[in-house]
Amino acid sequence: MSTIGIFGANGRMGRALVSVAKEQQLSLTAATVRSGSAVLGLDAGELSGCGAVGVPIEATSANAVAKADVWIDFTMPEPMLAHLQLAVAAGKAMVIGVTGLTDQQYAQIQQASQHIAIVWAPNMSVGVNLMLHLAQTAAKVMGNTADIEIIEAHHRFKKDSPSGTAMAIGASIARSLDRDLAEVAVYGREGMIGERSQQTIGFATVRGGDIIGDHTALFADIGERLEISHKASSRNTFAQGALRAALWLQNKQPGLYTMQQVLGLPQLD
Ligand SMILES: NC(=O)C1=CN([C@@H]2O[C@H](COP(=O)(O)OP(=O)(O)OC[C@H]3O[C@@H](n4cnc5c(N)ncnc54)[C@H](OP(=O)(O)O)[C@@H]3O)[C@@H](O)[C@H]2O)C=CC1
Ligand SMILES: O=C(O)C1=N[C@H](C(=O)O)C[C@H](O)C1
Repeated sequence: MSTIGIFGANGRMGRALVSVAKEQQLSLTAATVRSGSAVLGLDAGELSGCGAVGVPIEATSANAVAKADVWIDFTMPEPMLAHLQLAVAAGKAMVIGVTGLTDQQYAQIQQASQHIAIVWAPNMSVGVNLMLHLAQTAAKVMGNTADIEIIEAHHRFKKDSPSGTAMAIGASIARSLDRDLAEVAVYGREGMIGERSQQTIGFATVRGGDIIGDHTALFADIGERLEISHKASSRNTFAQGALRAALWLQNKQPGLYTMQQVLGLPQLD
């Protein structure tokens, strides 16, 4: 079984990953945070609230990266790219869940995947990855007459908007309808904006409290509407998906893999 390392072990997702790795008796061998962090030296399990796991929190470094076969990153775009360089230099596989990437940052992941095996996905849950298929089916059946809106809600601490998942839902739908998302996306509305164009795909963002992550794809026609909704009730769901991806990566050739592949779902259109 691959040994697992976690970058950003003190984040909301970092702590969930440590806790689920312990619950699943996986081989967690390293957990890192930025240098100077107040949590350096603590046991990663004590920090995450699940009890000791025997892995001390250390500063991210080439030396630390050598301690695990596959690394999981749910930090932020810039630190993630620095971690990616360390993983490439050490020949370690990576699971990346970071969202809010620019096209250029995503291109750096693609480039790194020529050297190491990487799973990147904006949402590691089974339900959302199934939802991407359901949304494509709905788009093919209803998308030429219904108005399509994607609504997402997250906790007050989230930094990027719309969520990476909302963008992935929008991109999947647009691909099914042969539309260019960059041309048809509408991000929020205000003022005398006129009637809605049917070709557009709207995005609405809600931020508040401790909402873990809700997504709805709405297909609104005259006389009926279809809503496909997913609601995450625990971050452990995302952590379970990421750990499943980490184990799946064992012995994989360099390349950029998707959660559809990890979960054995058909590839999206
Ligand atoms: N793909 C998926 O299924 C999911 C993706 N996400 C995504 O994961 C990411 C993290 O989310 P979440 O856990 O809620 O965020 P948090 O803010 O809780 O965690 C982010 C972590 O990144 C670390 N970090 C930030 N800046 C730096 C830096 N410059 N150098 C080193 N470390 C840094 C923070 O360290 P410190 O503690 O020292 O501040 C923190 O531990 C987001 O992009 C989010 O959208 C979230 C859930 C599911
Ligand atoms: O920041 C979060 O919390 C989440 N981010 C991901 C996203 O941007 O889609 C996934 C999940 O909804 C939680």
